[in-house]
Amino acid sequence: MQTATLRPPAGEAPATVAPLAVALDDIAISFAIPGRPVFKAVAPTSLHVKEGEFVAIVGPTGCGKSTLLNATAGLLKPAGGRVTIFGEPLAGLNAKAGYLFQQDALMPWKTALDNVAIALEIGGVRRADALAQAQDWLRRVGLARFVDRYPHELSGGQRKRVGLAQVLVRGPKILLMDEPFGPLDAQTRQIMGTLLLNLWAQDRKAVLFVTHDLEEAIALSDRVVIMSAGPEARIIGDFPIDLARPRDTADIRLDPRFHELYREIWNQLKAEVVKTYGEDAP
Ligand SMILES: Nc1ncnc2c1ncn2[C@@H]1O[C@H](COP(=O)(O)OP(=O)(O)OP(=O)(O)O)[C@@H](O)[C@H]1O
Repeated sequence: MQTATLRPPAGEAPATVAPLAVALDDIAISFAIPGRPVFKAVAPTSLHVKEGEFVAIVGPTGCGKSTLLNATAGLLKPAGGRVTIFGEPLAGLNAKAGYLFQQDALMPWKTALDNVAIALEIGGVRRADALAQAQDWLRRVGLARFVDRYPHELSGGQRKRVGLAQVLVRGPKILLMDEPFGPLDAQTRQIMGTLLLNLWAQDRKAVLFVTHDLEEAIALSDRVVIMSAGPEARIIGDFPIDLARPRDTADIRLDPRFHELYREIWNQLKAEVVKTYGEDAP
């Protein structure tokens, strides 16, 4: 594993710098479409995420946000560039990452408890241990009283909580989230955002969070990166979010600094969104 060392001040031992959780370097991603020229979705672009850092990716629809996440998960092999995870080149699936999608991935014939436990059992954990850990995670996401419910007996927000427990129970060091709260109403999204931040504060994972919602991105993140309109999309903006933590994702939207950040980032994002919809877009 490669680690960097910083030159220390005279008389001090060199400090070892932890490897980045995720390093995408000059990543290019293309899709072969039968009978058509190769579609170059993502142009060579780079993104670095430190251990414990929360980074949101925003950009116009179809620009390549999910594609970048899929490359980080090892579900897609880039046509060019390097994906490095905690200092090691990624080969195959990213075993250090947990992936939460917009759509529920719950099995309708299993209870909430079994849906979470199965995530461990398929990895070889004994059923009794898996159930105990699943129970604990369902409590941590606020579902202690709902462990015996089937997915159709839960609300959309509750199903999301089960999905979160299902991913977190496996202890990933990296969390990849693709519009995870997309289908939920605005209030439930904010509640889920605050829950996510509370869990993250207890055990800071590197998070890559894709969203269309710039307010959500600012409320949650340490950094918001912007992708340009595709094809050949790339990262064109990287904004540090200097809002204090802990944050309540509803209250933080009232902070004057939140509004300044929103204006600054939207100025750049708007130009890309307009490109996607054409010059006549409202
Ligand atoms: N398997 C595929 N084959 C061909 N083209 C693809 C494939 N997957 C994605 N694309 C194209 O790559 C581009 C990026 O897609 P992607 O899903 O990453 O965008 P996105 O930014 O996540 O979009 P949205 O915000 O609408 O979810 C799009 O133009 C899409 O049509």
